[in-house]
Amino acid sequence: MQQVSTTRSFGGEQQVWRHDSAATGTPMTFAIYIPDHEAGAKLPVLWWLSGLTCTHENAMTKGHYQQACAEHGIAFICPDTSPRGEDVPDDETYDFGQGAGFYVNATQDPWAKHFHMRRYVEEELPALVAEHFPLDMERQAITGHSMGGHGALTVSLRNQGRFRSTGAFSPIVSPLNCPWGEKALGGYLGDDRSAWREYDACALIEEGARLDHLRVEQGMADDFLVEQLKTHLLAEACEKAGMEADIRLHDGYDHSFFFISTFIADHIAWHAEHLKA
Ligand SMILES: N[C@@H](CCC(=O)N[C@@H](CSC=O)C(=O)NCC(=O)O)C(=O)O
Repeated sequence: MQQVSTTRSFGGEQQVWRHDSAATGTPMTFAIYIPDHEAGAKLPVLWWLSGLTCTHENAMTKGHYQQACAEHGIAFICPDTSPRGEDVPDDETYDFGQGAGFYVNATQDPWAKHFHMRRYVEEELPALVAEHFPLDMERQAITGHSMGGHGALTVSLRNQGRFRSTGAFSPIVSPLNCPWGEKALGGYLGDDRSAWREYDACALIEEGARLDHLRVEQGMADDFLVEQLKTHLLAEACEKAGMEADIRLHDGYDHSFFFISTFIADHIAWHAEHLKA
């Protein structure tokens, strides 16, 4: 692993690291915020999965999570959203290819060679950070934004018990039922829609997966709400399954980091309650 940068912020270190990934077959970059802590202490972890067009950097520079993480003594990790590089296939649109990995293991050419973001965020990166940083992997939580909200929900639903709490800002709740999801899952996984179900939060809940503590933050002035995000489908799936979900609708807020940064401290405080319980 190679350290790219370390920057002091709110009584902690905001760091960026690069490493060679076996999952993607490329170098990968991630950001990690580590609050100051007592020697020998191990910190609870909050994962942040980012949205379309993002790298590790968007949440780090615009998410405003550092102060709340320092206050609660929580490490915060932002992986990149896809493999990158000249040898990595890409697409000219913003919602497919590099910057749009959708947290799946692609099975279709030419994507299958590098686009294994599920394996990367579920297996490889957790093992790597557990080895190199002072983290308590028994106390993990996960959240994310938009495509990353879809990632947070589906990673947690497939790995029940790993995360003490699961959150999402403006998540894509059912890729099976929106243009972003149909394009990405069709491209990465092929035409057989039954293979998409393990990447669809509503389908996973329908099939029996459950989360103990779920909170969603959704802006009501979000231009993507009606066509892409469809928050009501998650509310309906949870209600049908008898699963509690705190779906918070925020009047006047859009899809941007202005929304995320407004509510991130409150969102982190909620995760902290569960991480410290
Ligand atoms: N730029 C695109 C829209 C892309 C966009 O809004 N990306 C969001 C995530 S959307 C779902 O995953 C984002 O976080 N962008 C990065 C940022 O720093 O704001 C377009 O051309 O419409």
